[in-house]
Amino acid sequence: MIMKFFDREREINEILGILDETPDNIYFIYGPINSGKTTLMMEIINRLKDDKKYRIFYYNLRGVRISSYSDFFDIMFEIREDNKFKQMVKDADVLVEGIKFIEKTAKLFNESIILPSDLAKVILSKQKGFDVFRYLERVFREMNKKGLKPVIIIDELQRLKGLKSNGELIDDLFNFFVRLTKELHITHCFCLSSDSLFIEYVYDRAELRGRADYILVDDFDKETALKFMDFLSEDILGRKLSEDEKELIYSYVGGKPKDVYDVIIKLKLGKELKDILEFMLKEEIQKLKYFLEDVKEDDEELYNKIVDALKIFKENYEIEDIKIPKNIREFLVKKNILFLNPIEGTLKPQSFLVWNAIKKLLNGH
Ligand SMILES: Nc1ncnc2c1ncn2[C@@H]1O[C@H](COP(=O)(O)OP(=O)(O)OP(=O)(O)O)[C@@H](O)[C@H]1O
Repeated sequence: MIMKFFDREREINEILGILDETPDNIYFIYGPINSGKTTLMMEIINRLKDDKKYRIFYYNLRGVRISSYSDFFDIMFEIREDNKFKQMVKDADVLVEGIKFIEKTAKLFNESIILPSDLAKVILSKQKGFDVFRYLERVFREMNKKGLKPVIIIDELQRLKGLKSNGELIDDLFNFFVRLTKELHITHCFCLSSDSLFIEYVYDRAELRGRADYILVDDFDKETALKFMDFLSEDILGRKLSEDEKELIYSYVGGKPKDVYDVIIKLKLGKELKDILEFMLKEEIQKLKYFLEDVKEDDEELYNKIVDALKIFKENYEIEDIKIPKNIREFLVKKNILFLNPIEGTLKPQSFLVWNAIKKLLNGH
């Protein structure tokens, strides 16, 4: 079954508006886990498919192991033996011919840039004083001259976190992005992540003040979530849900697209709504319970502080960030229990399910 896309008109208009202008900023697309960031970018790519001027380079770092600088390049490029290219460059400048080659082979949507191995050898041998970013800059310049608009999208940016030399790579990568946007205005750059602490880290480290902007892709608000339920139930179940059923779903999973989708799929499999929701909640409660147990075993003092912090959410879904001491809030954000919105300065549970689990578990506290 092909997933149908729902709503997000405001975010889509904003991003299409940005793409229509000259590149001038790096954009961080952020929001809680499973809020629909990737799905939104896929929809954007889909809407651009008939517009011949865009060349989109989309890299999803999910599920790839990045332990070195060169792993990152392996993701950006697909290196292939290419005999035609060999013929082309017999006597000519490999780099110049390479640019022509990439222009020719760049499609609307590329997972990675295809590089003939002869060209890769030249680019990757830094001794020749030519590094990958400088080469790509030349490629993008040439594309611009021809009226093409390259777009780079990096999904799951936080995967760069595990890298030993990540500081270095992040500096190089974002210097490159600043050059492509603020300085040369030749390429749109978008980075997606649900890890707002990492986005903040990148922002500070790469000195992006005044050079980057943020677009929030949040879970749906209540009104939109109920409409999303109608949209999915008609499409997947072939029937409408009652108002009571929708309210019940919302009370358990809120407006998180992935959770709402999961509920509807389980309904299709013939399960009872109440059982589905109770099961999902139980799972979340168990996760949180074991997390708290581990913390308690390790450090009782920290455990007490965490319980105090989580207690604030018994009465509120969203609070001001500084209501929880920095080390505790960062710990809970890292553990994906809370979502920090560094722009608004707010904190909330990663999902309604997590919120409900907090309320259930801390009932006696
Ligand atoms: N606009 C939408 N229309 C239809 N379904 C959606 C939409 N947004 C999200 N979904 C559903 O929610 C799921 C999770 O969305 P997605 O993977 O895009 O989230 P994400 O924010 O990129 O996640 P992560 O936090 O892992 O980066 C999708 O697989 C899809 O089922």
